[in-house]
Amino acid sequence: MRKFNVAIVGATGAVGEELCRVLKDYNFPINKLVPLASARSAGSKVEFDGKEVTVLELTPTCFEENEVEIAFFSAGGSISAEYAKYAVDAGAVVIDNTSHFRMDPKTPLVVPEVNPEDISLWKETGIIANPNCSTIQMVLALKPLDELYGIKRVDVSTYQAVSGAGKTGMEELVRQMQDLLSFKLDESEKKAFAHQIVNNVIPQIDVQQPNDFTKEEMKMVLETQKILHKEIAVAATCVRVPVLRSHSESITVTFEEGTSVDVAEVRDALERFENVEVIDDLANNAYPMPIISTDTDITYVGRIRKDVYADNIVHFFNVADQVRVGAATNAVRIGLKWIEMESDI
Ligand SMILES: NC(=O)C1=CN([C@@H]2O[C@H](COP(=O)(O)OP(=O)(O)OC[C@H]3O[C@@H](n4cnc5c(N)ncnc54)[C@H](OP(=O)(O)O)[C@@H]3O)[C@@H](O)[C@H]2O)C=CC1
Ligand SMILES: N[C@@H](CC(=O)OP(=O)(O)O)C(=O)O
Repeated sequence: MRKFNVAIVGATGAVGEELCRVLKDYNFPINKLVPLASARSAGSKVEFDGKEVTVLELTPTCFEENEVEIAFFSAGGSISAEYAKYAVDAGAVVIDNTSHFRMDPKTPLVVPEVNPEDISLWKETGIIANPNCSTIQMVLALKPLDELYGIKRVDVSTYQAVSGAGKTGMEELVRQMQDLLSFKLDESEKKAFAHQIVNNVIPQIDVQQPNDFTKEEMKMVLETQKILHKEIAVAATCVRVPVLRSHSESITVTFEEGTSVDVAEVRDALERFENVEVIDDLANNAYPMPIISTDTDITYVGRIRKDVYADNIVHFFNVADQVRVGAATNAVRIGLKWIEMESDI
């Protein structure tokens, strides 16, 4: 099998470090790994396949100099906006974890289990976008249900882990946990979140939009429609919670008029979908929780119940490790599918 020179832009971050692990877990065909970050981290080491690899500085010429063929970007939208073109010009396909290209009509937005066929559009820009983490774990549950009955509307509330805000978010929660226990919580030491996150929940992720939803909430609306190729109505409320890792979502799905939800059919459709598992035994206290999904590549669904008032509505709860399923693993799965589809290159 052909092997590729693979770059990770943002290799020292939460997603970048996970990418190093996932690439190894999935036996990604790598000839040479090229970890890239800012000048701050150049010269430091990341671990890949039990070895330390030196981090290089991201520059306009680094892709050409290292003959990069596949470039995973996870260093923030502004870095992708500035540097993705250099990778593409050097002949690489870019798999971008940031939000920068997601809604560009020429750039495919892909969850491989849901819309793998869209990968074939990559040649237009040389870039394949990885969706928002909360969107990925939601559409993984929505796709089989849309195929089952046809979805009309989705109402979702998220419970998002602090690692969604990168390493700084995790450090902030851990520091505040320690400070809380030693009675010296310092309000001035906030970097990742606008309010204290320990012992609190914050009903705001990202900035306000003109319609009073936040940017994170509108990503869940627009990206879901683009991935499912359908104008499903989506209303999201995104909330930060003091959990280190794995996002949770409470989801209400309204199906087309005339649908009569059969919970056994819903459970069966979810169970049969790739990389989705059902944990749903309330009598025995079994349901999805962040501690179950962390460090896995599965989206867990449970608490499945039919609405008390309307025949065409179902409610459920899901969890997934958003650094893996919502970022690194989805990107690696895109890369593997891309290799499979372009195997003649
Ligand atoms: N965390 C998550 O759950 C998810 C994150 N994402 C997206 O992935 C991206 C990375 O997120 P995350 O890993 O959490 O963030 P982190 O803050 O943990 O890491 C950021 C990374 O970007 C690098 N970086 C920052 N500035 C520059 C620069 N000027 N030039 C080169 N590299 C730079 C950092 O390198 P250095 O060490 O040099 O500072 C570091 O490697 C973001 O766009 C985020 O939106 C997407 C889905 C989920
Ligand atoms: N905003 C998400 C993580 C993220 O980075 O999202 P995006 O890739 O859409 O910017 C969170 O905080 O949990």
